[in-house]
Amino acid sequence: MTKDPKRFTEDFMAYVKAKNPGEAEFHQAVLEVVETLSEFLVKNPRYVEAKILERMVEPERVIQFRVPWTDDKGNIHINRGYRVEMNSAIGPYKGGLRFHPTINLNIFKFLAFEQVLKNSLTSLPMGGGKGGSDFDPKGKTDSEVMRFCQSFATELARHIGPDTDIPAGDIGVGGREIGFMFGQYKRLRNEFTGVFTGKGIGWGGSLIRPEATGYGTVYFAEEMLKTKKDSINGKTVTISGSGNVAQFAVEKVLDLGGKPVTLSDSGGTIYDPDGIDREKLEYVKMLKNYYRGRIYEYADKYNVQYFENERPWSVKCDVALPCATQNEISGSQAETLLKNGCFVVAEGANMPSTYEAEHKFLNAGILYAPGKAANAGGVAVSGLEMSQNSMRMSWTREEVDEKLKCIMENIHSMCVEHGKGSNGVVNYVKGANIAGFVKVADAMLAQGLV
Ligand SMILES: NC(=O)C1=CN([C@@H]2O[C@H](COP(=O)(O)OP(=O)(O)OC[C@H]3O[C@@H](n4cnc5c(N)ncnc54)[C@H](O)[C@@H]3O)[C@@H](O)[C@H]2O)C=CC1
Ligand SMILES: O=C(O)CCC(=O)C(=O)O
Repeated sequence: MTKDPKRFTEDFMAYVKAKNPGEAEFHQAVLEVVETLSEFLVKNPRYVEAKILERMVEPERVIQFRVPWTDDKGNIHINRGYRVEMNSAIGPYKGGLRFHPTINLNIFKFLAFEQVLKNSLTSLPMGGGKGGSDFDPKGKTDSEVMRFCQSFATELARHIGPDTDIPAGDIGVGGREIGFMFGQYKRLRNEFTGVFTGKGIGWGGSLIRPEATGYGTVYFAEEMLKTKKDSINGKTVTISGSGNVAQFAVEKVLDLGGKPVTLSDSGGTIYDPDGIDREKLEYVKMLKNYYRGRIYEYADKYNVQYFENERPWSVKCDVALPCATQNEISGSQAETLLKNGCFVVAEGANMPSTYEAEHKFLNAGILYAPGKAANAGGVAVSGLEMSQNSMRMSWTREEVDEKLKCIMENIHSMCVEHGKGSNGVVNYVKGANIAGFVKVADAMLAQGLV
């Protein structure tokens, strides 16, 4: 075994690329982890000798299935469904479902791999998984979405369960879709259990779950700022996306006295220099969650600028919260953010920074939090939803929010503990990867070669 961390990374990536050809996002997610872990691993050979990392990049199980459904006109459509059950060393598989036309197995493997380390960071007993479909909910009626979800859940039902695999939402999957899938699961199994999280409040959901990812990301940014005796208060904040995570990130930034100035969707970005206030946020929630409209409608309504096909990263800000999708900040966009004075980046989305962007942020020594740390609040409150379901009780909004805050503070402390360099600068990527890895790796060592 080589003692040279750089060589270790190169050898391991050659192995991963040979076994998983053409899976660019999966390679990227693994590279980020191996690069930051290699020094730790060569000093702790027990993990290397037991091939823990080789086992962690191999899903325990991959399920792929056909999802046939009919549209409102009676036309037949065939989509593809997936569930990647990545790692169950510390608990049942847990992670969201994504419905988006661009997905493929590579995307789900990257997301599931990230999820394993993220779930470990929450300190709750959850393994990692991810899944979804190439179904595009855009432009579909409620009844079409329902028929698709019922067909998807009919196959998925035989692979999941409240103690085996507990899916939740992600891009394109919110309360409406979870409802349709839960309903179908219940009908097939004749049991009412916590098999999905993100359920409605009246039927087993947890208060604060819808808010948790966005709130948690802002709590994490606030924790990072505290280390500089600073806060969100008075800061200009750029946010991408306009879905679940982005909406509640805006809400928490407002609560903490910051000024959110952008939102986006796959069509472009709106820039509101006066700030997206609570009334405008309510409009965005209605526009996106109820009317399922496009973000340019905000620009028309409030007479602000709309940058078609552009992302928010050229807008001057102190804090950037990417909350849309993977690789939405390129290297040159990261440079622009830094040049404009941005000194905090907290990732609400999963892997929104390209490899180049991430290294620009790290080299600049800014407060940069990777998604697996900053956006862990969503899955953490899913874990709390599971606990409440098992106990057949529910906590108040204040109780859940307080637990969420504690979990985000704890993740921040773990990142500092494992990521603080001799110069005092915290590498949150390294901290999150080491802290997340050790818990899973030790469980795998204890459970033998499985
Ligand atoms: N919902 C949750 O609890 C969690 C979500 N995440 C991550 O947060 C991100 C956003 O997810 P949600 O808000 O839940 O989904 P959502 O479906 O509610 O919203 C997604 C947003 O991203 C935008 N978007 C999607 N693809 C895009 C593209 N190619 N270019 C530009 N914009 C695009 C959409 O227009 C929409 O505004 C994803 O990366 C997801 O994996 C992470 C942790 C938990
Ligand atoms: O709440 C969950 O189980 C999953 C959330 C999720 O998909 C994520 O953290 O990326």
